[in-house]
Amino acid sequence: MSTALLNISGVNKRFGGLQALTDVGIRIEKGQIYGLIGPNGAGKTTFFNVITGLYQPDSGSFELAGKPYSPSAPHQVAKAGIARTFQNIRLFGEMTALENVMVGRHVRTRQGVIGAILRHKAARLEEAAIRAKAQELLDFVGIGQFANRTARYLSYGDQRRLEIARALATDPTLLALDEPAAGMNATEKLALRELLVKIQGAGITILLIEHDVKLMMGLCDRISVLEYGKLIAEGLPAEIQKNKAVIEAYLGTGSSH
Ligand SMILES: Nc1ncnc2c1ncn2[C@@H]1O[C@H](COP(=O)(O)OP(=O)(O)OP(=O)(O)O)[C@@H](O)[C@H]1O
Repeated sequence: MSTALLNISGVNKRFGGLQALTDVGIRIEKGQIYGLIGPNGAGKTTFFNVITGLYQPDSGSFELAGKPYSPSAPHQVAKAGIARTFQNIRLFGEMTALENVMVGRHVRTRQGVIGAILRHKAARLEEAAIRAKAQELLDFVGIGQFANRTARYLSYGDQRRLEIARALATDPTLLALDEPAAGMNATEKLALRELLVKIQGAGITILLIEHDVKLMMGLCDRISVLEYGKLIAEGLPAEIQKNKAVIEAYLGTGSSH
């Protein structure tokens, strides 16, 4: 029996004349930090979008914790236990940090948004619990002191943390992060790295796309490499670093990644 937390195989995705993904698969064990790298346009975000229900694949088999799951809609994927962040920060800029996390939490609540609006007694109690949980998550990612600050006034690094807190609010078993270090300075990257290790320590498996190869090499348990929509390598960071096809893929694009 498979012990993988996430086991995906045979994913194909075509956009008109462009074959964006060809027979792509991934196998992530519980508790791993798993990296997905590759030059610009390799298909990394497309693969994320398929896994999280934003794009419908042309084919593919999907299993989470040994059970088939259907990535047909983002809310179903969240219910199944996968949470994600996006390459471009997608916060509710006019809401407070706390409110942003509370919105994420509603996926896991009984009363849902309607109940919260109607403010039944049960909903009020639940709301208090959501608020407490949201504060706990802000503390966990290190921005608890900014709970009541409007999201768009947070620093860039803190907005990224807030996105992660919001994703964690759905109680995921797998957290998928699309370029979490993009635009961060060296200090913020170091802090992000610490946060990801802390999340892993809390028992959450992480899948991340990241262009900072140095960060990935020091952080990931295993790495897959995509080029032109195909997997060209999979293995330990040390193996990936000296893999000929990977080196050529990166040099070939003239990319600095
Ligand atoms: N919605 C779409 N419609 C048409 N083509 C798309 C769409 N989304 C992605 N593509 C194309 O699919 C290919 C893979 O893009 P994708 O964004 O997945 O790459 P990536 O590896 O995430 O790149 P980057 O590192 O630049 O973010 C690209 O050629 C892109 O132009």
